[in-house]
Amino acid sequence: MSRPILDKIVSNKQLQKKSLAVLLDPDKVELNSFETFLYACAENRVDYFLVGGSLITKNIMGEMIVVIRQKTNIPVIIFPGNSLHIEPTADAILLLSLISGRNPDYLIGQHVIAAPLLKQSGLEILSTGYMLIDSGRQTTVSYISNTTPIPHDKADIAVCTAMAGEMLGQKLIYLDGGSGAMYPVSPKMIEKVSKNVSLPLIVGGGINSPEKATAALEAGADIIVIGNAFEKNPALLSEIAEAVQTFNLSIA
Ligand SMILES: CC(C)=CCC/C(C)=C/CC/C(C)=C/CC/C(C)=C/COP(=O)(O)OP(=O)(O)O
Ligand SMILES: O=P(O)(O)OC[C@@H](O)CO
Ligand SMILES: [Mg+2]
Repeated sequence: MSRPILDKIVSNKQLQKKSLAVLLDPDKVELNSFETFLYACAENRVDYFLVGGSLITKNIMGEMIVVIRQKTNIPVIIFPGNSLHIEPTADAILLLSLISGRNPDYLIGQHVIAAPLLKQSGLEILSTGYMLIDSGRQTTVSYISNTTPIPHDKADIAVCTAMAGEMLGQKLIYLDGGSGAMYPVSPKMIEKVSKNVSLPLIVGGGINSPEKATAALEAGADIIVIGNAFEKNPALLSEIAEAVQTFNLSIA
């Protein structure tokens, strides 16, 4: 089975090339300003769009993807909160197993429900060990999933969880402080996890400045995900994209 997106992520990791993913929340997208933002993403060489949310009340993922395809060539990856969040017109889906939690529904239950639809969808499946890290306050995802995040300063728990995810056959690890996190996953935790697993590492939650983006990349994140910061201030996009490109030039 072809898996172009995963292959690209793995080869970028081998080349030490970092990527920027923009989280588009269907409930927060303003269709008026959406097109302008999409052009800015293309101009600033955004690598991926993640589309999704813990709780989605508007059924507009399909429409959003039509507009994204008209304005950009950036791949679209669904970032689902549950088994209802499947949109076959995307390129891929992060099939998250919430391995930091102990809620069987988010470890395997939703996946059993979704499996036949996912198979029919033709979406590229990106099997992802999804880890929530405490970030100063309860986030939507920890509330909705009814799981306790890994304590912010317990890097060893994060390392062992990521190692177990890798041994269980996950293809990516996602360290998430949760959308709108008060502070991002610590560079120390990112560094320890990246040294102990060889899977590509996605890091998100609370990255809202070029400095925090660079700190995550230096610590070993392969893909950084940013949502809230761009919703609040779209002008930050060029600054953070520049930080990613500067990092990539520094290792080229
Ligand atoms: C089987 C399928 C199709 C999916 C698996 C679903 C699982 C296990 C999800 C893990 C738990 C979860 C609820 C993840 C949601 C992650 C996500 C899309 C976060 C985006 O941020 P929000 O949590 O929506 O933050 P805001 O409060 O800022 O909107
Ligand atoms: O919205 P922010 O805080 O950038 O978080 C992005 C993403 O990692 C959330 O799941
Ligand atoms: Mg949301």
